[in-house]
Amino acid sequence: MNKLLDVNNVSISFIQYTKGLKQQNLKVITDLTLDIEEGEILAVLGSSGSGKSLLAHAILGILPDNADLNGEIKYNGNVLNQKAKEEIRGKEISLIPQSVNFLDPLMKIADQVIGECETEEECREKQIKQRKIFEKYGLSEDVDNMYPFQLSGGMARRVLISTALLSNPKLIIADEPTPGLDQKSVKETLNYLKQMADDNVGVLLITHDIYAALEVANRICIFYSGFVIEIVDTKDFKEGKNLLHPYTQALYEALPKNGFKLTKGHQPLHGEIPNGCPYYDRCDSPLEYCNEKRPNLINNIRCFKYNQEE
Ligand SMILES: Nc1ncnc2c1ncn2[C@@H]1O[C@H](COP(=O)(O)OP(=O)(O)OP(=O)(O)O)[C@@H](O)[C@H]1O
Ligand code: NI
Repeated sequence: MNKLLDVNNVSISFIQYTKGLKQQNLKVITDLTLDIEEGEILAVLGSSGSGKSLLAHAILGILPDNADLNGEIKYNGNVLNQKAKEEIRGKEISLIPQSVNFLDPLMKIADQVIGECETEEECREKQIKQRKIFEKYGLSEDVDNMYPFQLSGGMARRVLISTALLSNPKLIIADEPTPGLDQKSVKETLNYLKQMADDNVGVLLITHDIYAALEVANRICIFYSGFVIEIVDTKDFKEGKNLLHPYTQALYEALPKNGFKLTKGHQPLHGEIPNGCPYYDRCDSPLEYCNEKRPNLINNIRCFKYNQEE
């Protein structure tokens, strides 16, 4: 069976000009591989600045001009080039954006959610659908005529979710849908994602919130300095079972129920990533070549201790 989304060895870098107009290539995502099936929620868990939004933008074809994208992104078995991305974004693949600033402050809510229509009939159909989805998400008719500043944070989030659903997407990319929300709205938002998955939509949940990931995801893809270091089943993570990478284990031990055990050090930033394993500096038991050679992601784990491919 074809995967809904298949991301293979994707790297993203930026060309930057430093003093004296020297060109510098800043690699933000390296060799990223992941996949999503229909009806599955895959969480990409990574700290701030680790390249999560860029991954979303790469799939949608909205990277900034100075970004250089390599690797392969397939949707339903077909390679997505820029043209194909433009054709299916906002239709088969929808984004729930990270910031409510994606809403146009000067436009009434219903108008911007519905967007442009080619015929009056299309407009009417979209209006009916918009109202239906808004109703489902507890957005009353008053909301249609409001401006974004009149919405609470939770309402704005629900508007973004409704907008993403208007086109009946097969894949939803939710970029940090929970920060800034109160507990109740967080639960609500996560439940909406679950409902989407129950309707057989694939969901890529981008988050730095480990609890959000544990709450709804089927699998968690763990990001470290722009590398996927391990992909685990959520069930295993909850039970602390089969966690192979030392960073995954450290994340597990930092959970409150495990006593908040913190590890020393920080993730190397782009530009200071070593030639070998990105986790080398923090690893307790590296092998002798771990600081020289870079491990690949093999069988969902990027560590020489498990993949001794000399
Ligand atoms: N246009 C750009 N030019 C140069 N570097 C950029 C550009 N856009 C992003 N970056 C770099 O890419 C890195 C990753 O950005 P991204 O927004 O994907 O992070 P993120 O994981 O989504 O973080 P957050 O959790 O804060 O949303 C940033 O640290 C930034 O340095
Ligand atoms: Ni982001």
